[in-house]
Amino acid sequence: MKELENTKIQQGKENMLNQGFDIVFQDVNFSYNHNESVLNGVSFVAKQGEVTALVGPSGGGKSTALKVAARFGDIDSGKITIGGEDISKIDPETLLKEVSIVFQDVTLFNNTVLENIRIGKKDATDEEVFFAAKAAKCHDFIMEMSNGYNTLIGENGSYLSGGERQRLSIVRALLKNAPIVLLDEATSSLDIQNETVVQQAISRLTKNKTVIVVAHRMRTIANADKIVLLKEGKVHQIGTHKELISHPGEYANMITLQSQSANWKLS
Ligand SMILES: Nc1ncnc2c1ncn2[C@@H]1O[C@H](COP(=O)(O)OP(=O)(O)OP(=O)(O)O)[C@@H](O)[C@H]1O
Repeated sequence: MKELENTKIQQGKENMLNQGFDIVFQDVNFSYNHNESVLNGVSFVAKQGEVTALVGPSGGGKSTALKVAARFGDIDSGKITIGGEDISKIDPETLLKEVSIVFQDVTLFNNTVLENIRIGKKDATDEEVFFAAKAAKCHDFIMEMSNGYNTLIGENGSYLSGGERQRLSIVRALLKNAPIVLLDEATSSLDIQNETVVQQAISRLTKNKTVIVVAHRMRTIANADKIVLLKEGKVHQIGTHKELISHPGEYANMITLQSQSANWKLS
């Protein structure tokens, strides 16, 4: 029985590899604890090698869509496939091996910086960790900590700022080098200097991957290969920035409104 299970998991993985890593949402419905529907018939394709940006008003279901793609919650109906394989049939551990997750509420452990990064690849050598940190332009700021890579970061990284926590999670994801990147673009906790560095690290992390990003920054949205506008749990518009901006609608309204807001990040 166990053998059969293992074979199925193995086959699942092979299918994922054979058919690439496109992520397809097909008529997905999801509710937290079977309360009100948060995703309502959501369908879109996030292609391998492309950045798909989820945008829309607060509470529209963007973060939830990201979470169900990593199977943090099981959907009520519809289907999500990766490489043609229904994710509900893929062993969660197998699935998570293929996915790098950079969420706002990153999970860090009361351990050293080094070990927190190494979670991305358990058998990574110290040199590999340093290489990833350098690639994410984080090596210098880590070296400035009291004990460098051996600095303890406190319960859930409480000795670090929000921006520093986010940067460590990017290094961890770079080290993991998974073909799928799910990214919740936090901007609030970063100063301008940090933001630029984080953007560079993110570009490196997402190169040639299947990327779904909950996007808040104008540059991320405008550069995305595809934009999916989610509002009240429904897909309202899909297209490139160029396509959507040239049509009257939710997206054009959102961009106009946002560009008038002082908080809008144009960088
Ligand atoms: N863990 C949870 N339990 C119950 N309801 C939740 C939970 N997380 C989110 N929700 C609800 O689901 C809806 C969609 O939330 P979600 O965070 O996915 O939206 P969002 O578009 O990402 O919003 P924002 O831009 O503010 O982050 C909201 O009404 C929210 O209150």
